Amino acid sequence: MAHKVFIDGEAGTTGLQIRERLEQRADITLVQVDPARRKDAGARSEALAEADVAILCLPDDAARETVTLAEPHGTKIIDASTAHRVAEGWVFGFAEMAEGQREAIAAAQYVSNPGCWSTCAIALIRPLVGAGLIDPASGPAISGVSGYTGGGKGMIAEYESGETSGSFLYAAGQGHKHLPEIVKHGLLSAVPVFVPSVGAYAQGMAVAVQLPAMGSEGMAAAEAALKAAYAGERFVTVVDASVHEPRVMPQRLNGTNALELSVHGNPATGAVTLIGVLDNLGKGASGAAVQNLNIMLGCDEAAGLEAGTAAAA
Ligand SMILES: NC(=O)C1=CN([C@@H]2O[C@H](COP(=O)(O)OP(=O)(O)OC[C@H]3O[C@@H](n4cnc5c(N)ncnc54)[C@H](OP(=O)(O)O)[C@@H]3O)[C@@H](O)[C@H]2O)C=CC1
Ligand SMILES: CC(=O)N[C@@H](CCC(=O)OP(=O)(O)O)C(=O)O
Repeated sequence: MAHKVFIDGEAGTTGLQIRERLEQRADITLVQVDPARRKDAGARSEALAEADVAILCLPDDAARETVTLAEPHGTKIIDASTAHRVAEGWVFGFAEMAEGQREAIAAAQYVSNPGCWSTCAIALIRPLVGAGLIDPASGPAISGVSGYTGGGKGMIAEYESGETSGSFLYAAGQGHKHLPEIVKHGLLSAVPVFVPSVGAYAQGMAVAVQLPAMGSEGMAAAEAALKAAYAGERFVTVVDASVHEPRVMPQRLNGTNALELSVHGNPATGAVTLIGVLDNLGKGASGAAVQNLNIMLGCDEAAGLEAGTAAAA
């Protein structure tokens, strides 16, 4: 019998992309609410009662409300919002992050989908902290660029209407909402310095972690640690720096659920840059949610998902 899945926030940027990935699947039946009642607690409760799993693609407050509405029904939840990423009782939905994470997701009632920036940052930082190559108290510097779809319907409307046309830095005040999950799941004790940016294009993300004094031995060790951490993974791969030089193209993995990691640097100065590239709407949001759903339902983890480009394979 098909698994019943309710996407709360189905008309939003993340929700639509999840629906596209699920609607062709014979093993899944989508539970839907009348669009006119999509914000109505009663209509959402009925859908939650019918569904085996609900995927929340909502602002944080609405996601918290849905979790409360779902409680009496025992519906499993995958929350794409920021609301539960460091919350007790929630499993962080990044299967490749650590040994046993996939099994924890499979057994979970509540799974929190990681943020797009934090997926890259954690993927790069955590194995290097584990290998003793990043001091957890050092607060590494993180920067990056995202397409404007990362800002949801509001930011898409700004760009499509012409109200905003250029690129910009933001969160320079060091209060970005992904910092708590980067600290917790990156195994850091100090908060990193993080300055993200939005580029004047729709989709795709590149993130850089900067380590000023790692040296060439450190570079080789960093690459080895990343390769060991993601050995055998289909969606998270370590690629040669030459793949991303001289230009790191944030749109390279659009339409896929892939995350590519690479280690760049200058042996003469010892300065190293770790790079992560993904589709902010793929492994950064909707692709990751579908991967988590597959794990929770015991399906093929890659069902409905594209891996990386030929170069990434
Ligand atoms: N875009 C991205 O790259 C990523 C987004 N996320 C997270 O996913 C979540 C959704 O983001 P995104 O898809 O970008 O946002 P959007 O703004 O594109 O979509 C949000 C959707 O939620 C609906 N909604 C708002 N309030 C309610 C409510 N009370 N009840 C039911 N539906 C409601 C909105 O409806 P309406 O349009 O009618 O207002 C809209 O369709 C957010 O928490 C975001 O932080 C996570 C990773 C990446
Ligand atoms: C470009 C842009 O604005 N991006 C969003 C993050 C998108 C994302 O990862 O989503 P969550 O909101 O669920 O964490 C931001 O930086 O706030």
